[in-house]
Amino acid sequence: MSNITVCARFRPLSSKEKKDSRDNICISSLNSESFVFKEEKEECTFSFDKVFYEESMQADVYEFLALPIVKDAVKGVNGTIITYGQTGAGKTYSVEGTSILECDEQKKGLLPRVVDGLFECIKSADELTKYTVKLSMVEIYMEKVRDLLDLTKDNIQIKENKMQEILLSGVTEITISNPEGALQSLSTEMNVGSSRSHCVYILTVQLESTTDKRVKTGKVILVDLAGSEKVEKSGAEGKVLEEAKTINKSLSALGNVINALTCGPSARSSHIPFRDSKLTRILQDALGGNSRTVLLCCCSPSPSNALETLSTLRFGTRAKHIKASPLVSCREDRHAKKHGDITLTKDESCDRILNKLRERLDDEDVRLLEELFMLEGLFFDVNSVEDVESAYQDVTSWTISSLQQTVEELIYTVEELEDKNKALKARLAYAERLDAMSKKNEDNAGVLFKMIVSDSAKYCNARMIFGFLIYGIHSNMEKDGINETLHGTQEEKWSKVVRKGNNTSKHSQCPLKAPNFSNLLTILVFNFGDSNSDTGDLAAGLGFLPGPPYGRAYFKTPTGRFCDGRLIVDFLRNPSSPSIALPMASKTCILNFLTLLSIFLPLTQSLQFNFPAVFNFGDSNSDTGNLVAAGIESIRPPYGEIHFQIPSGRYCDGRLIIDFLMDAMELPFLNAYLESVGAPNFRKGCNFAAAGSTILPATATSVCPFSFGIQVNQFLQFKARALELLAKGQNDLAGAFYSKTFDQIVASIPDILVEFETGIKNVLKFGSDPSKLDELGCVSAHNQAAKLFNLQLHGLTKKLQGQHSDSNITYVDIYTIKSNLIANYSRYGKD
Ligand SMILES: Nc1ncnc2c1ncn2[C@@H]1O[C@H](COP(=O)(O)OP(=O)(O)OP(=O)(O)O)[C@@H](O)[C@H]1O
Repeated sequence: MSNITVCARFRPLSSKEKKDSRDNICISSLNSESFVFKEEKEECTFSFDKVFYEESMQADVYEFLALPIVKDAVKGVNGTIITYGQTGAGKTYSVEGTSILECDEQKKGLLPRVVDGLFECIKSADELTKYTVKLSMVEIYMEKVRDLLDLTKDNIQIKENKMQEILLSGVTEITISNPEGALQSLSTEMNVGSSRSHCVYILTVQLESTTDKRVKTGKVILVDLAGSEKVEKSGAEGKVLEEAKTINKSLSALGNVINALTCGPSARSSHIPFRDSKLTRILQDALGGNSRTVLLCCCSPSPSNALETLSTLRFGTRAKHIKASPLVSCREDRHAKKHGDITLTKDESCDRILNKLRERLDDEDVRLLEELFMLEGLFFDVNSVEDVESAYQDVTSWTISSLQQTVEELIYTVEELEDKNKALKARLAYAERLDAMSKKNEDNAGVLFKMIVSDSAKYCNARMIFGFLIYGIHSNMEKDGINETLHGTQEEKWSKVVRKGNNTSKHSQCPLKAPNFSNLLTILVFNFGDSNSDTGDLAAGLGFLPGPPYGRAYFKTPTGRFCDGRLIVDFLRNPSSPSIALPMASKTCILNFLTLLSIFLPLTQSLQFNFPAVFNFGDSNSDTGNLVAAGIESIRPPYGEIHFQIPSGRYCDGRLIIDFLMDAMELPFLNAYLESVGAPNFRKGCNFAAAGSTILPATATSVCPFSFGIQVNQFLQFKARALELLAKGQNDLAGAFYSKTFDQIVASIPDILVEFETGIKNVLKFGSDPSKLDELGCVSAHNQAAKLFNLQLHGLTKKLQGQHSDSNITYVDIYTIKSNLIANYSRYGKD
């Protein structure tokens, strides 16, 4: 008994992975057998028979894991090499190289090397043996075994002979007399094989002794498994989805077989589910003990594939415990049998007759005869009935597992239907509420708007709601012109807007008679951020006010900022004339101001402040009034009273970073996009940031419906309208350009935010648990997530800057600045 040999192979990082992870990898080598796998939270050490790192050569892999098998094959011992791993992990590269036929010597894969090796061994073998090398190639595609050397044989049956060896009934075997011939035949597979199938290459070496006519066979089977696929990650659908599901199912069956084989002697004696898939049935010899077996676990070293790599490595570790016992495969040839004293059983006789017939008749005749024999009860299809007990076991376990699967699917379907039902009911209730309101001619726009926004995430997408708001605004503008300034509370403003916009038929006839946007054509600055520069959006939009003393010290009134005084952005007002900010600052703020000023001075001085207009996206860090303008909640005094004289819509008592930046650029403060109802001036830019917004689309639990994607859409709509006014027809090209760019940005962000989300959840969960806090009393996990986020955000900004040399993208690590403030507060004038 010997263990299965398990090796791990890490391919080099692909160029995309290199860019994404900035050359980071998730493993560090200990030696040629062990390495440390580093995952975000834990590190674990893996040991295999051999580890091939990124720089390893194809020849090293062949010599370690295939050469011993090749040497054994010419002695009549079977050997199997299986490559396992996620899609793109390097399985095909290991088996075939870059191409079977046209491949430089260094990159040649295991298969061509095995062919060469077999002929080398035969050349140097003794002369008393006659060797014949045969080649078969099949693929398992959608649970059918297809003969790659004869595509008409698309459902090859798997059988077992009396030596309990697995046979592929009727598979084409071509005899090859030299390596070149073998490679020529192998290369045909490249044209016909499906990329989503398991490929099985079988090289059979028949050894016939010239003295006693004894015949032995040794097989080398190479299995290039199809890669497992995360369907959610790849977004597969239709036929591709079916293929992926079938692949995953057969790989699960392989996992189950390995589990059953490694569960200790008692479990081993019970059922091993080889028959659950064609793959496991074909590998029955290799895994069950009739073969010397090597498993090559192919992995990507990229942190972005860490989970898949971990699962591959765990699979390999599990497989390591399988015991295999290779047997010399030996049978008497027919001459020997004629003269020998072995009595053949009925089945063996049938086999013998069929083999004879196979030589004389064509395949179809043999198949018909087989069918006839089976009908007559003369011949048993070993694939379906081996013995009553195991057949019964198989049927029972298959029935149980398929019933379990059906139950799971049913539960899932019920859950899905329940969710859909809930959503439909809610939608219906929502429609009824709207209907009731219109019937009663209830024109309370404040109530209506509140309802739409608060229900938005559940019933409609935010864009629809936004469309509604714009519609109201447009209609209003058409009727009254944009110069009308609506007075009163936010609720009253929206009331007017919605009332005027109630007739939807007007929409198409009411192009925006908008303010003069002539200065908006060149868009040079985009800002992204969060509560670090929110001047009031969250409070405005979501109806919760940070309690006193937020903002009192400096502005004497809450401004919507999440800060007692001003935010960093507030201090960026104008580095050359600090006196503008100083008179308003309290003693503490003055100290903060001076410190922060010195931090930002180089940054601000190096900026070229000649931007004609600024467009800002983000959340409460830079929201200058969008959520307030959305009318969900008005911010009560004293937010912003000191500086703005009225609540400014910012979550800050004073100004935000974005305000100071605007000041530094000698531009007016940015007006909130949704504030357009009050005829604000958009000539110098527009602010789309909304407090509480997320980069991922809003969900039922989101605080703010205006996620990043929506903000970008708002911007596109805004720009298209402005361009429409200036030069009809120009906006298509420009609009498409911006849309594409931001889609790409959005597509690259969700992965980063997974980290951040984990951090947030941890804060909510562990915020009060002292063991989860660091020495400063901050939640460690949250801070770790923030650092990770910033690190990757930094990478992303660098990447974007590289791709857009005509833009200036500035990354500010506010976390480090703030944590320094907290850690060293006494240095900054706090007791
Ligand atoms: N060791 C290696 N050295 C250099 N390039 C490699 C190596 N391993 C894989 N590659 C390259 O990585 C890419 C993906 O490899 P490959 O096609 O072998 O993956 P796979 O695991 O077979 O994927 P699938 O399951 O989708 O067939 C290919 O471009 C291949 O050339």
